[in-house]
Amino acid sequence: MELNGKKITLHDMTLRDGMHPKRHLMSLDQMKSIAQGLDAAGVPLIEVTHGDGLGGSSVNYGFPAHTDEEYLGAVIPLMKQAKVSALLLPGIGTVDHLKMAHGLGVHTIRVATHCTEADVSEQHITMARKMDMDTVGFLMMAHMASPEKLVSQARLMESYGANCIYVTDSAGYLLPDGVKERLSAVREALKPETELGFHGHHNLAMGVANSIAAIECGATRIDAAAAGLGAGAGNTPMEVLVAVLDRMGANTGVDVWKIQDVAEDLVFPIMDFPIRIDRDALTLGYAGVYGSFLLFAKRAGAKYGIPARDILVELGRKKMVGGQEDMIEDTAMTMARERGLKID
Ligand SMILES: C[C@H](O)CC(=O)C(=O)O
Ligand SMILES: [Mn+2]
Repeated sequence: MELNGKKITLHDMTLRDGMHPKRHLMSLDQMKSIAQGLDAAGVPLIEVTHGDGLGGSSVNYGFPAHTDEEYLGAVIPLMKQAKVSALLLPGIGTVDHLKMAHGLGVHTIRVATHCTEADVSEQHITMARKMDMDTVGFLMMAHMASPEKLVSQARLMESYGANCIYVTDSAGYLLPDGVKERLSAVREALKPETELGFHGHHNLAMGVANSIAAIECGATRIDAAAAGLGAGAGNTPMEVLVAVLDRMGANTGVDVWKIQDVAEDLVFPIMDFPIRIDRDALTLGYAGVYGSFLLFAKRAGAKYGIPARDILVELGRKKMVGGQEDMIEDTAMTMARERGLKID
């Protein structure tokens, strides 16, 4: 496919989805230097918050090194051209968090719900639009909904005022055909002026291919992270996507060499472990499990003597979704009991 100068907005996830493998412990200096590198490379939109969005700081999701206010307040004034976005999951983030983010200069708010629960996004989307923010509806775990179901949920978010709808492959489970079916159905159903976006995870090594499939079906915003720093095997690697889109003739505004240097010199060195498709990350994609469950399953596995992979397969079988993090330890404990292991 030749993209003939088509404008694609790349949205960086390094400083938000990348918070999951960092256990939300990025320092302000790390955030600032990576954000400045992304800005200088021409990335137009950068997401900054706790991995689980505004208000994510909690026993359930993990305590960050700094508050959302501190991260946003440190990054936003440094940006020369990039805009900053924040994620908000209703029930974790509140309308007060949204007002705080707006007050700090956040340009784009992404209101995220499980792919069948769009109705809980109404007050946050409505409020964001009232404040004249770029407002995105973000449908997570999209592999769990049929194209028809996604259409109905996307329509709801659009009716509340979202000007862009995302199909989010939180588990990195979708293959290009599954992406195409979903994106095409949603594109056809929404108003032509409503933008479409795609957020991929690389658990089955499909991040780039799925992003291209999404663009073929009308997506104009694509998420990616430098060096792939994100949950599971990471997000679509930004520097690879930029190179591929450049070869295809798209106009991303991102410099092919500068983004490579950000990935190599700034992001790779701060990884606590290499972000790669190891057996556990691969299992997330294979079994359709929420990406941010990975470290929870590893911790529970170590505590109860059960391989993380077995726990992940069980979470996939139970169709567990974001928000059920507290059930992971419970699942591991039950499996340990069933296997006759000693529980302290
Ligand atoms: C809260 C999640 O990390 C949002 C996301 O990036 C996804 O569902 O994928
Ligand atoms: Mn993600």
